[in-house]
Amino acid sequence: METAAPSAVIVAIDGPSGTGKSSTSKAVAAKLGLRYLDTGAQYRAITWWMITNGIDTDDPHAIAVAAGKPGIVSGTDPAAPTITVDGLDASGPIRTQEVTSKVSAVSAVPEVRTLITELQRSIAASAEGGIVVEGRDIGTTVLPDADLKIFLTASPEARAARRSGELRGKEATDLAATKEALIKRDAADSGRKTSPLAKAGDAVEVDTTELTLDQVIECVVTLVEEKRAART
Ligand SMILES: Nc1ncnc2c1ncn2[C@@H]1O[C@H](COP(=O)(O)OP(=O)(O)O)[C@@H](O)[C@H]1O
Ligand SMILES: Nc1ccn([C@@H]2O[C@H](COP(=O)(O)OP(=O)(O)O)[C@@H](O)[C@H]2O)c(=O)n1
Repeated sequence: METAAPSAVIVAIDGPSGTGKSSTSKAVAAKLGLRYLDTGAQYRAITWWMITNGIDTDDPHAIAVAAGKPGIVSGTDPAAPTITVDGLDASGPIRTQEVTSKVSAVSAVPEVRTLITELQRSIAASAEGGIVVEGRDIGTTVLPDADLKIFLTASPEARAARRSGELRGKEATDLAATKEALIKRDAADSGRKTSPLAKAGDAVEVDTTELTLDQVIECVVTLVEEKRAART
């Protein structure tokens, strides 16, 4: 493997839904000149492909057999991240409630995780200036040697309020239903056998419940800068 540039830093940001992973990761990457990878978007993309190709998302065997078929490509510019499936822009369709409700089942299939993990590692290895990678198992499984690992948390109430604020106007939603769906997805993601949502032993935990997004961004930027300074 090639030696990374001295300032190149690999940052893993994990945590459950609505803790601020995507917003924080994008902003930190943009501020520090790093690439950005949303691994949840990749699991959503493969789920969308399964749905549109008539694969039963409750059938792990059918998912495993089809897992290698879609061609998923992630663009890693934090100012304009992209995701395509077989050359088609998937950024809109992967955010529907149908995909959200099925993604945990698809992403629990070991063959799916093996393929997507390989893709994630190759993207991180080719980001010469460094990258922020966000997801559920980045610090534990995908990039266990990351320079900095962050685990974001927040109360279910705060996370549901943030999510329903986002959904309003797009699809019918209410706070209680959003909270219930979110807790159900957390339980599925934390309880699966292969590479569950988990905090790495050496991750820094940041509870974002009472913090503004700007405060979280500043906190992570400071932690990255400290890591960089310690290496020079
Ligand atoms: N600390 C925060 N305070 C208030 N709102 C936040 C905070 N962090 C993120 N948000 C908002 O919450 C929503 C979900 O954030 P997002 O970054 O998508 O979370 P995740 O990637 O962990 O699911 C977004 O609308 C975002 O702007
Ligand atoms: N590294 C990752 C990232 C996401 N996922 C799965 O993908 C789903 C969607 O992730 P996401 O990050 O887009 O979800 P939100 O938190 O943004 O709603 C999660 O609920 C997990 O089932 C995963 O298994 N491993």
